[in-house]
Amino acid sequence: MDKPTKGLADVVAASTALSDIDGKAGRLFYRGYDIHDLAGRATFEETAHLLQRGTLPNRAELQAYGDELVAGRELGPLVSANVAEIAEKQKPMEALRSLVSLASADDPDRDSIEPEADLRKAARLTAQQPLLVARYHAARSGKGVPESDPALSIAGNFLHQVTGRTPSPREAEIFDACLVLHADHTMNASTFAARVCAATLSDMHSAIVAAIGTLKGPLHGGANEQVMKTLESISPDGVAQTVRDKLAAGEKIMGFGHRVYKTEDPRATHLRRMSEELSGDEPKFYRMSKEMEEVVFETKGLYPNVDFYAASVYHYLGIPTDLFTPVFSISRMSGWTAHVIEQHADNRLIRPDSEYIGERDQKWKPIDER
Ligand SMILES: CC(=O)SCCNC(=O)CCNC(=O)[C@H](O)C(C)(C)COP(=O)(O)OP(=O)(O)OC[C@H]1O[C@@H](n2cnc3c(N)ncnc32)[C@H](O)[C@@H]1OP(=O)(O)O
Ligand SMILES: O=C([O-])CC(=O)C(=O)O
Repeated sequence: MDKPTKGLADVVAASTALSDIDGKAGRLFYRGYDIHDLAGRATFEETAHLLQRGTLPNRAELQAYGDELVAGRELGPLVSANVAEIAEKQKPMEALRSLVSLASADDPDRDSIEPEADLRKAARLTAQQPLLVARYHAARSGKGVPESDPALSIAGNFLHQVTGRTPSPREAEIFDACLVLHADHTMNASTFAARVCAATLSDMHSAIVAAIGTLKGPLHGGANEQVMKTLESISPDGVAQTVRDKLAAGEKIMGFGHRVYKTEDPRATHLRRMSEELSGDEPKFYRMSKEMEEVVFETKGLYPNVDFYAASVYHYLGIPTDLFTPVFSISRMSGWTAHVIEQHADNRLIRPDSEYIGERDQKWKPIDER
């Protein structure tokens, strides 16, 4: 039997037409479109259509899909009845895991895995996720959520609902591009989790719950929140020393390193620029991030990943730090759901093997002899 590859590094676990990475060149493509061509040009709604429905939409398609997304901006009775108690007891990613699970009971397509049902659920989940985050945040803050504005995009409406103020057009544009940049990323851990679940012919909500639980960890989506906490915990004069000390102590610096990219993550290029642009009157976190980047590269040769500059960008946009990973899930919902659709369309159970390393030939002893 073959030795397992720890962490399944370089193991091809699925075929996909959704996204592709060239880790050496630092390039990312969604259905053949370079991320550099999409970011800042395609809206998140167009990107979600590309992933879930296969093409960049024409005007009529975008109108129809956009209408579906706006109609999906509502929460069912079970979710609405429980959001306050969940907000009291659970942290944001735990809460989202619970709320998405409850949302399946409110969904008219429930556990159907028919292709049309999957498409409808993909749109509804994409529309609901920002609202779930906003409702959660409002419930724990003891405030109401501003009404959804159908004239606003997913990005603009989310910023409006979470910060309580209408974002400037440029802020909405930047946040929209952030959602585009985070939408899909080949066989990352949360997408893999979703596909494993979907491959048992389980339903889309179950697969998404698995994905949310997987995104939550600090080695994956949870890193963006940790980056902000690191920036907030260091004095601006002590960046280089703190980073060197942490590395010398064998600690990982959150927001750096990547399983696939051996050079700069192309998403980080955009996020760095956005962070600089938004840093205006509060340059501290952008400057500290730049310095951290330089020291980590000098000391360890590691590049920032998508989570690194996303942290200061979200901070500058007024998003509370513990909602950074939920924001990631708002975007990645478009990719996860597209992967579930793809998995259901051409399925085989995902069931790898394992290498047994435990005891053998144990002799049974009755309980009193153990
Ligand atoms: C959206 C995303 O999921 S992007 C990733 C978000 N996660 C993070 O930012 C957390 C920090 N980064 C990491 O933990 C890793 O780089 C991962 C999880 C992203 C990739 O992990 P792997 O491919 O398994 O690499 P692994 O953790 O084995 O690291 C390889 C080597 O680089 C070092 N390394 C990797 N990342 C870092 C880091 N951020 N800080 C310090 N050292 C690091 C490891 O210590 C290891 O060194 P060693 O060979 O001397 O033991
Ligand atoms: O691909 C990965 O392993 C992690 C990542 O960058 C992502 O999910 O966006």
